[in-house]
Amino acid sequence: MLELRNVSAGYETGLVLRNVSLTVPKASVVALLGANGAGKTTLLRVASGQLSPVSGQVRLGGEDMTGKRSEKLARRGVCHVPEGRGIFPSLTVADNIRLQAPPGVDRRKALKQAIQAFPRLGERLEQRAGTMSGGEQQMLALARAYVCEPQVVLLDEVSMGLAPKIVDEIFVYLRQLASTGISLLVVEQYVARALELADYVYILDRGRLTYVGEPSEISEEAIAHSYLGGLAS
Ligand SMILES: Nc1ncnc2c1ncn2[C@@H]1O[C@H](COP(=O)(O)OP(=O)(O)OP(=O)(O)O)[C@@H](O)[C@H]1O
Repeated sequence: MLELRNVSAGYETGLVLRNVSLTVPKASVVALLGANGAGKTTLLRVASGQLSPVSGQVRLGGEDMTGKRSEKLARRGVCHVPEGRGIFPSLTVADNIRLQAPPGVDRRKALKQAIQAFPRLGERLEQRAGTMSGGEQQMLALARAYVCEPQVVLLDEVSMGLAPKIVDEIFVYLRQLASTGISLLVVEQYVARALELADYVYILDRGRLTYVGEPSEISEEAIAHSYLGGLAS
């Protein structure tokens, strides 16, 4: 349903992704792994329309969406939970949730959905988001995935910097989300957990895909090589 076809993309400093093709099928979880700087965040930015590729295509449900703005992709069901959470720390939890709801989605309903998914947020609606714990802030960021009524959610290192117990909780939410038939594209530093969740794995090494397959087929050597390869460069 979400497809990147032969995508090359980067910044004024140079190309980052080179001829990358990746598919997130309906109702599946895809894990995107790779060393720091491999281009994972850049790939998610292309997939959500924040960055236009230099060449190649972004397709959604078979339709060419290349160069379309992120708002348009969001309206079509692409929900991006960015690295660094993307929440507004000085606003209340309730206002953050209302802002997460894209145009056309009822804000009261959004609030209800978020609280249903994360009861802890319901207890803190009037608290400023920036004063919550890291785990609670991450839950607020993840609430976006419930509020936006997405078809596919792009998750950029959502367990970053959190205590193992909270990471466990976050993975329970991701599993729940996936079980509702929503597709996930997950960039994750916890490789073992990502592999447990995923139906398909892609490994990116310095902007090129070096592995595509199912988690059961991947060797630890292949993973280690891609990470060490990236670090050694
Ligand atoms: N806005 C930008 N302008 C210029 N270069 C950028 C920009 N964002 C990222 N880069 C560069 O693009 C390359 C890939 O970065 P990206 O953030 O996509 O990697 P990543 O795999 O997500 O890394 P990490 O795991 O460290 O988050 C890096 O060399 C980075 O410095």
